[in-house]
Amino acid sequence: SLTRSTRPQRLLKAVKQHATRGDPQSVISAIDHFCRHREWAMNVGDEKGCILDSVVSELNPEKVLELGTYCGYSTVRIARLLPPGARLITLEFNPDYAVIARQVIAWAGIEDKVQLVEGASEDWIPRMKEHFGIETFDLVFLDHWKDHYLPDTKLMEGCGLLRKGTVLLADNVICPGVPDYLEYVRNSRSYKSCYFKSHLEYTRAEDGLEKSVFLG
Ligand SMILES: Nc1ncnc2c1ncn2[C@@H]1O[C@H](Cn2cc(CNC(=O)c3cc([N+](=O)[O-])cc(O)c3O)nn2)[C@@H](O)[C@H]1O
Ligand SMILES: [Mg+2]
Repeated sequence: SLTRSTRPQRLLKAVKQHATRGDPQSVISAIDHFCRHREWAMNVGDEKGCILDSVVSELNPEKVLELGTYCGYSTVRIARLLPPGARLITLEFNPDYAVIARQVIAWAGIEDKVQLVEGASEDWIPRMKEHFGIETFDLVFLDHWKDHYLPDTKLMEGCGLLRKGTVLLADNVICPGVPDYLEYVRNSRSYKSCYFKSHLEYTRAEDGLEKSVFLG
């Protein structure tokens, strides 16, 4: 076509050129290489990705919700660690990103663990039970619009999607930052929260993940 390709399209091309079909680790490495050496993109990245890996591995979750799929990098990172039968539902608002993410997820060969849903988190969170038969989630990864973290967390509480022990893991709590969300989870008696200091993906700027356990 005459129009310039988009960054997600160039990221997908790099995956198809450098990653092996059915090998999630090679997809992760291909995206990290592309973002470090070609074009920065807002994936959680390799450094924060290792923290994400350790939280997922320790929790061994059956039901995971991801808010903000983007190109599917963290979707692949999480799904590759899930036990058989476990499910990851990922919500993506932007249809152009969803088209790319579906292909990244398929290339990694983990599509049977993942359900990518197009639409806004605020519209889909109230429909998790009737539409997907999900009572509660074991883990929620927040990486979408930063001003949606807090309202969506309150919405998940209100819809009964969090149970004693559900873990919320939030990206970008320093950069771009989510001050209202941080203040809430760190001061609410309903959460035990801790900060994992790291760096903004592919840069030396500070960023980190906040892990908050819902206490019921
Ligand atoms: N309510 C929503 N429901 C479903 N998907 C959503 C919603 N809001 C945004 N998204 C989707 O998340 C994807 C990725 N995304 C994430 C953000 C917010 N994240 C950032 O802006 C960000 C920004 C930087 N940064 O600027 O350095 C670094 C990061 O790690 C980030 O996650 N905006 N779009 C986009 O495709 C968007 O459609
Ligand atoms: Mg992020």
